[in-house]
Amino acid sequence: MFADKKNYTTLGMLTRLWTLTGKYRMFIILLLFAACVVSLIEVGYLESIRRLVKGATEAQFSLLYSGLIIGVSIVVLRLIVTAFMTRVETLFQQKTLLSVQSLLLSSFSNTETRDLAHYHTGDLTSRVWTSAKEAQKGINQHGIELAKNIIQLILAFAYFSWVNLPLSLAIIAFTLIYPLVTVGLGKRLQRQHDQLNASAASRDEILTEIIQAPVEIRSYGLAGYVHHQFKGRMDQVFRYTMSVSVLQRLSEAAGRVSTYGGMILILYLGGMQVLNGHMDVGGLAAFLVASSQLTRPIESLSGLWNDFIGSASHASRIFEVLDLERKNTVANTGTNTYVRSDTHLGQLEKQSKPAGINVQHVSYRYAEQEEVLTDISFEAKKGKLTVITGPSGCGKTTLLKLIAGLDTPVTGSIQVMNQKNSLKDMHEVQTANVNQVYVPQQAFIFTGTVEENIIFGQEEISADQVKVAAHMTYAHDAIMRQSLGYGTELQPQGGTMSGGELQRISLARAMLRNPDILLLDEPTSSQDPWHEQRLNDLFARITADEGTTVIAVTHRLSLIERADQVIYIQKGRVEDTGTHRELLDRPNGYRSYIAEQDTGVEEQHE
Ligand SMILES: Nc1ncnc2c1ncn2[C@@H]1O[C@H](COP(=O)(O)OP(=O)(O)OP(=O)(O)O)[C@@H](O)[C@H]1O
Repeated sequence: MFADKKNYTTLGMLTRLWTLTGKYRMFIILLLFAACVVSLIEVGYLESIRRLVKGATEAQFSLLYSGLIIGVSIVVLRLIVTAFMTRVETLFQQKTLLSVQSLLLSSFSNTETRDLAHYHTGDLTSRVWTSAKEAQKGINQHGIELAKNIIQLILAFAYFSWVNLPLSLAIIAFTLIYPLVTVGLGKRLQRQHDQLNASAASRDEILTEIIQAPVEIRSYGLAGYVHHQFKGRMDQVFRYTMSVSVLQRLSEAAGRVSTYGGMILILYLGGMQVLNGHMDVGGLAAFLVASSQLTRPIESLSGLWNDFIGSASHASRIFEVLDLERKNTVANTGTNTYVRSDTHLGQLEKQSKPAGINVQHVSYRYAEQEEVLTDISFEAKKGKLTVITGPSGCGKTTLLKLIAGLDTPVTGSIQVMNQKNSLKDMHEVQTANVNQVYVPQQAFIFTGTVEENIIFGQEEISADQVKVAAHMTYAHDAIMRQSLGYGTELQPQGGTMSGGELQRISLARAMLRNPDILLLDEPTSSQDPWHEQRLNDLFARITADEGTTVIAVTHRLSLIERADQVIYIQKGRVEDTGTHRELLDRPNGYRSYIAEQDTGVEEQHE
């Protein structure tokens, strides 16, 4: 199920984030260097203020002029350095963000489907987008800000100590009250941040559903209902946003108290020094005006803590997903020895095709639930059509996904056999360049043209090859009926093509890859009888002529009858194995299962 949520501290979280994007340390060095320059400039700014105020109060024109020249130079320098820093910061932000997002995306593709199935698309999207961005800010924005403030504080303290050490110590001691107050609010703030992120994810979930199902919403008259649901989630987000804002404002207010309190303290202590003749009025005025350069870094250091807490909360959402992948590499004892490749059409020699698949004592369960597959064993021979059938919910799709390597068996093994039809040479098996394709029941269509959907990321594929594949699966005519033929744009919901047509497009995508092993989940479920028979012919042809090993999950009698071997599953166990004819003659419940399929078909036709 979900990855165990590790109890990282805020700093632990940020450290882990830092190690993820460590290859961009060069940017950090540049930014730290720029932060040092900015801090030095700030000291020049202090000196400019001191000269201007002292010059004015003591009527010293030379001080006024020099203060002005220093001030103008500082402003120009500051502009240049700020422009440089902004560029480097933006670049750094982009690079590290992309790096974390790529990690997350690769984690999605390496995480077993059962684990990802617990997450909503909207939630995962917000983790890749919002959380990755906000978490990254912890390092490349707040982290830099932290370093900048520390350097600034050290330099400002050195400068003020030179001007007036006792007053500087007093003001620092007073300002330190602020972080002590705000750190107390930190834990509460972190909890509120976590809840805010969770409620924002739940809002994104419903938003995705509303956008994905406009037809269903209209046809069921659900506009009011979904609006109500959406509003409910928005209200929840609003409540947590409010709590977070209030807590943040509270700590900011504490900062303001310390600023004003600090000024009063300076005026009081400084006034005493003036009366005792240790300081002149001009010096005190200058100290007061410039003192914010000392107190501001301390305040913003504590404010930064709140920002770190926010980033850490987002970082935990990222790590939760990244840990799913890591968890999977250690959780299962079962094995699956496919090595998949991006082999192109025609590149594979026929004789290199693996000899088949051996499923041995496979058991599987989803998370803590009961076993859905128990001790499944069978062999799918090379160049043969194996059909897996059985009542709804018996575990057919689960088994096919295990064979496809999308999940790993809890126990048992699934192995590709080598040419000698033997499993002895495991090294040979494991390094075999197996070209295997899994076609899910629901055609996956992405935004792009029909041609792009068939090519599906392969390189160096010609338009003719795409057409050959579409002809093979009887998708060509339907494609040509579209306004732009193969150039017609499709959407994830399909656009203007029917469910059956999209299914044939997704099968054409598989054919284009000329697979050694073809795994099909209900490949004809959306087809009319004519297309169903043509596709059945195709599956039989590619097994006999091309030597492709086909394993299909189906309830359709027309495909079951053509199978070289039928694996009949009941309640997660192999009840019997043989040809359709053989199974019908045995006392295994298969005959009544098939009779029910027939009745179902007849009822549908009535
Ligand atoms: N992601 C999941 N998490 C938990 N349980 C699941 C998950 N997917 C499937 N199951 C359960 O596993 C069992 C087998 O499901 P599976 O989809 O493999 O059955 P099936 O034989 O393919 O069914 P059908 O013919 O209806 O498609 C079912 O009881 C189902 O509820």
